[in-house]
Amino acid sequence: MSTTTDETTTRKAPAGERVADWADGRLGIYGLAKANMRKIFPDHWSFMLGEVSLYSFIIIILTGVYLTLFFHPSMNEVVYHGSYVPLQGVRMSEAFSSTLDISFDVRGGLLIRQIHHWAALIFLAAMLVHMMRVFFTGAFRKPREVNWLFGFLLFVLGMFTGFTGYSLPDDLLSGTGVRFVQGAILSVPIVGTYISMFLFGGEFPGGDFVARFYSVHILLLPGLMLGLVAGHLILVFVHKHTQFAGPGRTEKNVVGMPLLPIYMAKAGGFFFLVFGVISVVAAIATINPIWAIGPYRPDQVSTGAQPDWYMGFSEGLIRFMPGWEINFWGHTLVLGVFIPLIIFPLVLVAIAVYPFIEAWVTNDDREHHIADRPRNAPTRTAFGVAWLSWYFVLLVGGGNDIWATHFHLSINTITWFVRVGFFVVPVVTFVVTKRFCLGLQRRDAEKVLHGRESGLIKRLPHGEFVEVHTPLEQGDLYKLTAHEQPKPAELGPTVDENGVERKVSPVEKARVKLSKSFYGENTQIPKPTAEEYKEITSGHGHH
Ligand code: HEM
Ligand code: HEM
Repeated sequence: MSTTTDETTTRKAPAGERVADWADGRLGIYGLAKANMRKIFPDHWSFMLGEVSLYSFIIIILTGVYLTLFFHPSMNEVVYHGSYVPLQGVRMSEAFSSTLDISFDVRGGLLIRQIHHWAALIFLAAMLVHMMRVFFTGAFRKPREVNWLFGFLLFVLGMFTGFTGYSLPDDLLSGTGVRFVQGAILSVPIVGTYISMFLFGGEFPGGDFVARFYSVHILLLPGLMLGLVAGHLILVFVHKHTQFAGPGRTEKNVVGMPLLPIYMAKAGGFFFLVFGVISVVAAIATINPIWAIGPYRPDQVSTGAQPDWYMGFSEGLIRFMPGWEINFWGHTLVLGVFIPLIIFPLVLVAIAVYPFIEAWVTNDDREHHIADRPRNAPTRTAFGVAWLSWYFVLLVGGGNDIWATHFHLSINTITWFVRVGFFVVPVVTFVVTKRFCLGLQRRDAEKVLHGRESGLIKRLPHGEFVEVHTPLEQGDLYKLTAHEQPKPAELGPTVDENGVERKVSPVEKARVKLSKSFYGENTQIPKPTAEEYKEITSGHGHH
């Protein structure tokens, strides 16, 4: 007769369990999974933007691998004999001809090419919007500054990966773009010509650049990006995700859904959704029809030549610049190109260093895990919107010909608009955004004290009409009042107790000034105090 003990000792574990045991014995997965499977993720729609970046990146890699199977990264000249009749017999590089083959002769080739290209555009857009979400909510503050830098590098590398990919087919449009970059490199004093010779292996375009860009595009940059994405996600895990203020949420806990099964199921579904949407867009909207553009020839330029959107701002910088040229010690300096070339990295570096500048200005060394509502940090929000508006003005400048032809405007008017807008638009958007934020803060304070307007009008016995206000729930009251309202830094006494004058460095003065612009007058509408709230809700207050 078998007993219960016998049963357990003789029972054979199901196959799945045995595989899991086998793997666990060798990889220690169980411990790792047990520690992290129930990790909590807070929920908010804006936290999905990082996910869109991640999924579009995966889609790019998957489709990129397929393209490598058919793309020939060579500038050898061939005569085209593929199935696209209008280009039959035309001389072109192997790169161009193999991209035509991908488009017309490889099964599914055109769709995959279009998915790759659309995913690249969406990837960079998702990164920009994700970055702005992190910016506007202050999620870059301690301890996430390093992760912000990882993200920043991903954004910059993504731009260059996109640019190198765009250049691979060696069509007239992308060749014009490469020529543009080479022109910018040539404007660098002393070393410009050497860098150009080194990059292109001699005179432009030479016979090497497609092969070189290819290694950079499919190996070097994506490899770096993969490492950075892994590091980025590990840091999100280690720091835990920020959350918005709410009942029960503190700087020390995270309220949300467990990673497994809920978050994983949602994330998995979302991946297919992103893939589906990109595929539908790629299936119905043509992108980069290189057959209509033709192969690259250095002696030709196509009209309406445009880079992909993420490079547009750098193109804008050059297009709106006056064509200044000076002679310096017998050398020609092309300032019209060189100055934009200097501003280009500065625009990017401003993003990278922002968290450090803000921490310095606000003298804030504390950890922050509760995300800010943008309105409660008006100076930061206004700065972000000003940066975006400036970026947009430059994008308009980069596409000045397209704006001119589509909206029947003069190209000179657009160029002048961009020249003036470059200086004026960010200032105007800064001021307007700050006013908006203060208005919203005022509205929050009103809501806390007087509740929501219900739209119901009541007539009092003595004839007065009043609108009924519904008091907010406790949770909402908390959300609207949880934020801090720090005081700006002060210079302190400039004379010590013995009457000796203390030297105040200009750096300290600048910091106090900036701190006032962050937290000083006109940046915060005082939160209602508990006394005010009691006074009003106890019926003594005036509605
Ligand atoms: C390949 C590109 C990127 C991928 C795949 C990626 C992915 C993610 C994911 C999945 C999250 C968690 C969910 C979320 O908050 O959206 C996240 C958080 C974060 N990302 Fe990215 N990201 C990328 C680029 C960037 C960029 C360009 C920046 C900023 C310059 C950035 C800064 C951050 C920061 C600071 C967090 C933590 C936010 C928090 O805890 O609230 N990331 N990222
Ligand atoms: C962030 C990463 C990437 C971005 C932003 C990106 C972007 C692009 C773009 C815009 C093109 C031009 C497509 C066109 O013809 O219209 C391209 C071409 C190409 N990409 Fe990528 N790509 C990335 C990663 C990769 C990876 C990882 C691989 C391979 C493993 C790859 C392989 C290719 C190949 C072979 C081409 C040339 C074929 C063609 O133009 O259709 N890409 N890429």
